[in-house]
Parts: sequence; C-alpha cells; structure tokens
Amino acid sequence: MKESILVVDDDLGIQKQLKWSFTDYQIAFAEDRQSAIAQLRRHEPKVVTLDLGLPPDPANASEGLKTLEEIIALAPKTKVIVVTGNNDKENALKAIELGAYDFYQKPIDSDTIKLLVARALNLANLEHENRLLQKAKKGMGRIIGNSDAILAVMRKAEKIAATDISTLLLGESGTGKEVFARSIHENSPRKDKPFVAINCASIPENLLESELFGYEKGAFTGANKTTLGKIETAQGGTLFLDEIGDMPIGLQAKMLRFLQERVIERVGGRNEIPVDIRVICATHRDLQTMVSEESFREDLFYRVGELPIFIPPLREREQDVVLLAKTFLSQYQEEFNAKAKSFSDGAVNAMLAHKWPGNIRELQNKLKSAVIMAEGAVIQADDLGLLAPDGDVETESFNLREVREQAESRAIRRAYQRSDYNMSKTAELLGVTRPTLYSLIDKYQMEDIKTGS
Ligand SMILES: Nc1ncnc2c1ncn2[C@@H]1O[C@H](COP(=O)(O)OP(=O)(O)OP(=O)(O)O)[C@@H](O)[C@H]1O
Repeated sequence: MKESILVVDDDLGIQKQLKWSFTDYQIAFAEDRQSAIAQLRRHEPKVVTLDLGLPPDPANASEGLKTLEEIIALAPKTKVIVVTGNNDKENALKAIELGAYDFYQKPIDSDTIKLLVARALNLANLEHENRLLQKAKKGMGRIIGNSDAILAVMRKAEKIAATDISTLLLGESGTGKEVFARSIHENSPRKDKPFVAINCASIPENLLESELFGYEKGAFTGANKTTLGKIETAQGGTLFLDEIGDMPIGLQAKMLRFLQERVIERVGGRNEIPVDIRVICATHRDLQTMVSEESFREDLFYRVGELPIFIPPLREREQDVVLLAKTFLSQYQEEFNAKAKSFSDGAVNAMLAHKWPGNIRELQNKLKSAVIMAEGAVIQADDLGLLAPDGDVETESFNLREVREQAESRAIRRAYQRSDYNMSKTAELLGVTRPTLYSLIDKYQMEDIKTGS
C-alpha cells in the first residue's frame, strides 16, 4: 500500500506540480484550514506539506499557522513541512516553534520537496517502529538507560534473575528499585507466577504481620474469615519487600524463619504452611549501620542481603538524564496530546546541572508538568522549574518589569538549590523573611518549590 501524504495549498498550479512529483504516494489535497483538517482525519497522513499563506488571508501566515496548530493538536506525530513565502524566515521559525518538522521556502522545487517528504516519512516510520518496539519490550527492556553504571547493574540483575538467590536492591528513593525488582521477576523462571510487592514502611506496625502472613478466622476481633497474606499470594512467584529497613524489630524474627525455613504460620494459626517464593528486598537505608545500632537483626541482614545490587542515583548517570527525559517526553506528549516535542539547549544544560535529589521520580514529575505547561513545541528550563545554567539566555526581554521578575525568580531558584531545598535557609540567603519568600513563590507560581517536589 502506498503511504499517504497531504498537500495543503490553495494554488492549483502547485497542487498539480506536486501531484506529478509524488506519484509514489497516495496524495490528498486541501486548499484551506477546514478541508485540511477534514482530509487529515480521513487519510491520517504521516506527512503534510502546508502552505502558510492560506485563504481567507493568503498574504499572511496567520491562517497557515492556525492550521498547523490544529494539525499538531489533532495528530501530534504528523510531520508537517511548512512552505513559506520567499524570505519569510520569521514565520518559518514560528512554525518550528509550534511543532512543524521542517520548512521550505518558495518557489517550490520538485526534487527538493520530494527529498524533504521522503526524509520526513522515513523519520515518522522509524518513530512508529520505535514505539512498537518499546511497547513490546519485556524484562530488562523496561529499564531505560545507557550509562555504563546502569548497564553494569542490568547485567548483574540479569544473571541474578536466572537463580533463586535473595537480592537486596540498594539505592536512593526514586532510583528504580521497584522497576528492577519487577524486571528480575520477569526475567526469571518464575515469570508466569505472581509478582507481589509490599512496602514495609507504609503499613502500620500492628497490621504488617497479618498483611504479610495472613490470619485465621477468629485470630483477633474483626477477623471474620481466614485471609491469605502477601507471602502466600506470591506462592510460586516473587515477593518484593520494599523498605525492608523499616520492618519492625519485633517482626524480624518471624521474617527470618520464613526466609530460612520457607514455612510460615498465619496469625492465629497452628499449621506450618510451606512456601516456594523468591524474595527480593529493597531499602534506601544503611542496613549495616542499623545492624550496629541494633535496630536491624544481623542474621536477617545476612539472609536478605546475600547479593546486594546498588542502583546509582541519577546525578551519577549523566548519559541517562537526557535519554530518560526524551522517553518520558514522548510518553507524556502522547498521553496529554501536548505540543511539546523537544528541549531547548538551556533545558538540557539545566537538566544536566541539576542534582535530582528525587531521582527518576523527580524527573518524571518535572517533565509531566513541563509537558502540560509548555507554551510552544520546545520545552525551556523554566518550564521544568529549573534554572538555566549561567550563560544560557532563554528569553531576552527589554521590558524592565519582566527583566526584574525573571531575575527575581531565578535568584529564588538558585538560593533554593544552594540551600539544599530548605526554605528558612533560602529566605536567609535572599535576605527576606519567610512570609515574603512564600508570597514571592506564589507570585511567580513556583509550584515545585511550594510543594517541595
Ligand atoms: N531505568 C528506568 N527506566 C524507566 N523508568 C524508570 C527507571 N527507573 C525508574 N523508573 C521510573 O521511576 C519511578 C520511580 O521508580 P521506582 O518506584 O522503581 O523507584 P524506587 O527506587 O523503588 O523508589 P522508592 O524507594 O521511593 O519506592 C517509577 O515511576 C519508575 O517507573
């Protein structure tokens, strides 16, 4: 089947010329905004060539730019090549800002436009394939990363996956411990059995035991029927114990017995129930120190940590920051049907300079709000709530009020980062009171600082 493309141009002569150039394609025509949108819906072309001078205002680009915006909003993956009047660089750049793939200046030369369309089509097809591949990826494939550090961890995890050994995933919050645990499970012989995760820190101490081990009917008031715990529901599969460092000391002996003997007893029960489960634990705490402080049992520490894997923080994986950012950008763009398509140099530099205390989760949060908030197709450092490193002038304004406001919000951000995200220290550095700082943060709508994300 021939690939379909759409030519939007009110000049019938040009339509004819392009018809002869594009004999390899299924070509549809439109001469104004309305028919362009109708054809777009009907043919779903991967590539559109769009003359910016459309009726009712053929002498200007306004109608063409409006059409471009509608196309991008409706079908953000479409590659739009805008055709502008001779020397109309300003509108060409505006179109790129709005999300056009490329521009081309009149007069139209068949060979050049053929080449441009072929390249755009090629890219659209590649992106499509990539999306399919990404969706089809299983196992370690869900872990995005190209840095040496993460590749080494992935190799280690792959080897461990094939065995039944207990793994301890170490790393700061948001580095991807749960993603690794799932990937290990999916690469293991237990992959068709359940993966059950439980966060030991998020369940009150008095409930954790019955949540893990289950309970017999009548074991305590309210125990109306015998209920399986997480351990039993993971039978045959993998149990992921997140934040194992937060396991109450009173429960640690029972955990140790389960790990050593692979039998459990439900709360209020007398029978020993054998379990066949692979256990993966994770923590952001320093278990060794906890052992020396006697808040974590030494025997349990050796049992869960047979083979520790350390997942490095994002700030030590410079290569991955941009790769992850691009991946999340295309995910969110699709999810929110947003315009944002790429990052400015300032945004990339700001991402590389940022320390990412919340690691990948923080990157995801910042990107999600940037994709929603960005005005144009290019995400700026400001959209990410980051400060463009010195020397990157993102927007050059001569309006004194704007210049003042930009300088003020930058200084706040810089002080906030310098003072390790502490509001009192930030206010002190800036020489203002805390209430003044809060009202400035409100004024500049610095939501991330307000919520501490
Ligand atoms: N390498 C990766 N590729 C793609 N997404 C990732 C990767 N690592 C983490 N993520 C995503 O980042 C977020 C945080 O990851 P995850 O929950 O696994 O971190 P964690 O270390 O378990 O955090 P916590 O200790 O706070 O529970 C998740 O939304 C996850 O999908």
